[in-house]
Amino acid sequence: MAVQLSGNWLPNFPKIVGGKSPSFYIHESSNSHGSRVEDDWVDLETDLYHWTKTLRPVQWYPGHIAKTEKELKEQLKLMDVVIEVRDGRIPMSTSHPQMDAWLGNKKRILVLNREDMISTADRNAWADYYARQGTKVVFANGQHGMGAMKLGRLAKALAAGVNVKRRAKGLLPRPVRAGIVGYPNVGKSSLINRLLKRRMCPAAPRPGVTRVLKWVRFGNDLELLDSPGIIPMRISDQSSAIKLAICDDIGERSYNFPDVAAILVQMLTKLPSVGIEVLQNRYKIDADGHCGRRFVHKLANHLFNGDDNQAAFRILSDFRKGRFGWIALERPPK
Ligand SMILES: Nc1nc2c(ncn2[C@@H]2O[C@H](COP(=O)(O)OP(=O)(O)OP(=O)(O)O)[C@@H](O)[C@H]2O)c(=O)[nH]1
Repeated sequence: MAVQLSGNWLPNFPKIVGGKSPSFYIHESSNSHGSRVEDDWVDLETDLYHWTKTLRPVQWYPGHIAKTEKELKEQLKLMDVVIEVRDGRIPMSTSHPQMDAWLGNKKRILVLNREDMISTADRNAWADYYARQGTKVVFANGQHGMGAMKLGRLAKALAAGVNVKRRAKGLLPRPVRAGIVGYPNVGKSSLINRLLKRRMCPAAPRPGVTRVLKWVRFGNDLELLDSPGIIPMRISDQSSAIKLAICDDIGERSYNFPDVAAILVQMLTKLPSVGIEVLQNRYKIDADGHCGRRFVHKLANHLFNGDDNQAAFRILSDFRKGRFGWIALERPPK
């Protein structure tokens, strides 16, 4: 379906082609009384694919990441256990395609961080999914520290065999070494700082803050490696690239704010837990949200003297602050 744009005031926005009609989106099911209820989630992946394919590709690979990748591979030998941190709002898009190959059968803990930024339904869906796969997952909040102590305990428990072997050889025990890896800005350094209860690693609300690998000691029996965020040299899935941009997990120079905000508007419009009314009420404009670019431009005219960039920044920043509610942008594959 092509979204036709009309109105003299509109500049030449690209047509957003593809996707299903909005009316197909709400999955309905029957409750025990036979009445129809709305599911809380719709699958947006097909639409996202169509929406993003007309946009300029988003790529971000700053120089320090190649260096980090090389150093991480060297440090891997030293790690008894690897803690892979992902953004709980987009666990699939923050899963590095080469991670499995790098880690082989190394002991591994998966962390879905930013737990405070998703709904209980999102959390349950991911918890069930990983439970079905037999994957151990820890939900964490790097800002407030929830889950950090559990991570420390789990890492020590998983790698306990190291010191059993050392003792058997007559060697003294040594601290367990846990490497913390993951995409930029997912909260790796914050989790370490929370665990240590000290600001040992630089953490800030933008991707690419940690630039060097750094081992830090937690008590007598655990060492943690903080590492700069890694990301593939080429992001082949542009739906993922846009979600990384929406969630502020890649550098902002790599994307066009109005394009990314427009897609966010279209996604939010289709999610029953948000919907167009929430957007219209927040910004006091009456655009319908099925054409995100039109919505962004209308907001620009309404609040920012026609500046689309500022309007787009406002929408993205409102999403990141949870102004539309705390929601994940991905649910597990069925
Ligand atoms: N709301 C919320 N914010 C978080 C959470 N974890 C981290 N943050 C914030 O997210 C921002 C990024 O956190 P960092 O710890 O610097 O992320 P990083 O993965 O080390 O980032 P890089 O240096 O890019 O690799 C900081 O502003 C943190 O305060 C969380 O669970 N919830």
